Amino acid sequence: MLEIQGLTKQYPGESEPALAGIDLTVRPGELVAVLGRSGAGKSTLIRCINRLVEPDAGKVRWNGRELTGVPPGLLRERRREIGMIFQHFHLLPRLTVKMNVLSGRFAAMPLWRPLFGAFAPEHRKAAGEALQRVGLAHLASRRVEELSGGQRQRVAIARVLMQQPELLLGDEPVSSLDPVTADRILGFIAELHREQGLTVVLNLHDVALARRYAPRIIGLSGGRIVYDGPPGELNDEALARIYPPDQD
Ligand SMILES: Nc1ncnc2c1ncn2[C@@H]1O[C@H](COP(=O)(O)OP(=O)(O)OP(=O)(O)O)[C@@H](O)[C@H]1O
Repeated sequence: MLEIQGLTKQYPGESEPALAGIDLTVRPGELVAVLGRSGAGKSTLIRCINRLVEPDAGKVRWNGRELTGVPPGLLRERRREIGMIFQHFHLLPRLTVKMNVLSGRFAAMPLWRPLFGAFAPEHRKAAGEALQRVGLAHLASRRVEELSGGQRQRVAIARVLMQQPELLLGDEPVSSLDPVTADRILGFIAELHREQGLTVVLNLHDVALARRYAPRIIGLSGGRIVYDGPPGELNDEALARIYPPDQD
């Protein structure tokens, strides 16, 4: 279970907080989409969960263990159950697909091993299986820079699978993909969520995609939750709260 209490973040030099006290509980096995206008605080929320962005105040707990306020060593250990995918994939483009996927195990092994390519046979086997799972086994030896955006995101998902996460965070994971590919990638994430009981929290720009794949939608505006419910209740009034018109 993901428990967020009073999460607050104001970036230096900004007049308004990016997060103005978020309280949110995500139950195990839920798939949640976070919607909101540009600047609503979606990325900040996702990134504060695993402290890629350091919140100013509030608590984040994953499976009963605190992520906020713990020292870096302990944070690294607790983050192992939390995978993350990004809009721009965060892969190593000059390395092969397989090396990128294997790098998903970096967190759990001594630093010298990946440096010397000394991956254990079971990790190589797991990488092969993860690539199979995302349908890219045939591209294992290709360099990532030779792949399309959709293929790159599938590599990033395979890398995250190596980590065997229980929670998957996605910071606009389909925003740089064309609509058809975005739909496929989200369908794929939803499948993993169903098959493996993965808890998923993604921020999305596309209301239709959120409606299609997320049984629970969180709407953010001005760093506050202004909607929390199923897609079926996301009516015009709720949408107007999530996407308020400009004041000028
Ligand atoms: N590194 C930063 N430094 C200063 N201000 C920031 C920084 N990152 C975000 N902000 C500000 O915090 C607020 C929330 O930004 P955030 O990126 O979380 O919103 P978002 O909903 O993810 O937007 P988008 O959909 O455009 O990515 C915005 O006002 C933004 O300008």
